[in-house]
Amino acid sequence: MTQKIGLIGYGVVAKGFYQLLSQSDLPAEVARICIKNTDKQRDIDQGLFTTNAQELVTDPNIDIIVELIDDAQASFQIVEQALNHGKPVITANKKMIAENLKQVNQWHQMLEAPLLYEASVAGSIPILSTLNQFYRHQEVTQIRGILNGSSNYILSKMRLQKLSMDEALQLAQKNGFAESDPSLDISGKDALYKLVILSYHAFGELTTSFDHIRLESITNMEDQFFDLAAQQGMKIKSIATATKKADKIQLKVQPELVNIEDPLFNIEDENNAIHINGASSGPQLYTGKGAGSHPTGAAVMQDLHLLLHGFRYTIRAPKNTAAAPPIETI
Ligand SMILES: NC(=O)C1=CN([C@@H]2O[C@H](COP(=O)(O)OP(=O)(O)OC[C@H]3O[C@@H](n4cnc5c(N)ncnc54)[C@H](OP(=O)(O)O)[C@@H]3O)[C@@H](O)[C@H]2O)C=CC1
Ligand SMILES: N[C@@H](CC=O)C(=O)O
Repeated sequence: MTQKIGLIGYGVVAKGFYQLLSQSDLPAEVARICIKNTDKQRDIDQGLFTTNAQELVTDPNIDIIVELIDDAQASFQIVEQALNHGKPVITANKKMIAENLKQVNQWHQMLEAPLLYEASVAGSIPILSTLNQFYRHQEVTQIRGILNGSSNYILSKMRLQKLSMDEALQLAQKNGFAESDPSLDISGKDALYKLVILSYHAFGELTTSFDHIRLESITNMEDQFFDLAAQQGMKIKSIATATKKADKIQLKVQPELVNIEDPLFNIEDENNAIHINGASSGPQLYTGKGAGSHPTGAAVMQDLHLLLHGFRYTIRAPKNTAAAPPIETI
């Protein structure tokens, strides 16, 4: 039977998902869409839209909620209500997931309705399902990657086309890569949210405070830095790293100099990459578009496919079940 979807949001990612679903043979269709602003022109049937998320969450005819909005607080409320109503939920909201990891972990443990969020980390790269399936039976010792498409795009444009940071950011916004609050991209906070989610899935780490994690923005990049790096055969990249050392997980996000031997050296523009060290498989590199309408919509499509096939995340036993101490910095 065709599953009815309540879609929350109709922005960059939601439109990408809507278009991909319309072209697919998945037995699912969007029945209603909740948005915020009634004065915006929409490119599809106006009759689908409402501004009342409750209508979708409580509607017995809606089977699945796909939440793709840019407001983490509203996202939390909608996701919680939908799960409590027994509706499976797909979301892309990394801020909401990372800032509420303890609650998310309880949802995974206690609720019948599954919650999937592949699109929240590294756009089109199916990394969470890979961690949950391929890496399920081996220890992961390190994850190192480029997790923010906008900042990588900005660094590429500044280095290759000599654009200013503002010019490059405007292009990232025009392409739908940047967050509504782009300071999240520039500061490294968006990459940190993704690293926290990866760390939860790779190590069972329940990060509840970000205070002591090393976080450095790309704000202070100047032309001469790129030139100096190039003279040494290096590039500057914003790198997120989670390392397991003696059962402690160390997290950091910072601009780093990388050389040609580094697997992240050639990752340009809005592409992301995740380099994983698995105890059995050895190192592996996953790359692909980290932002944008259809690439991210494709990750939402994968979640929908997995949901329809009964998939849910299996989280490694979290080490920190009570109020977790801040993660140690490097
Ligand atoms: N852009 C990207 O490449 C990626 C984005 N994400 C994440 O996906 C989510 C959506 O991002 P994106 O599509 O870029 O955002 P956009 O700004 O393009 O769209 C946001 C949408 O959310 C709607 N909205 C905001 N608040 C509410 C609310 N309270 N109730 C109902 N609707 C609301 C807006 O409504 P209205 O149209 O009326 O303004 C709009 O349709 C974010 O969590 C983002 O971090 C994840 C991966 C990649
Ligand atoms: N703003 C984010 C969008 C995807 O998560 C990014 O640039 O990576």
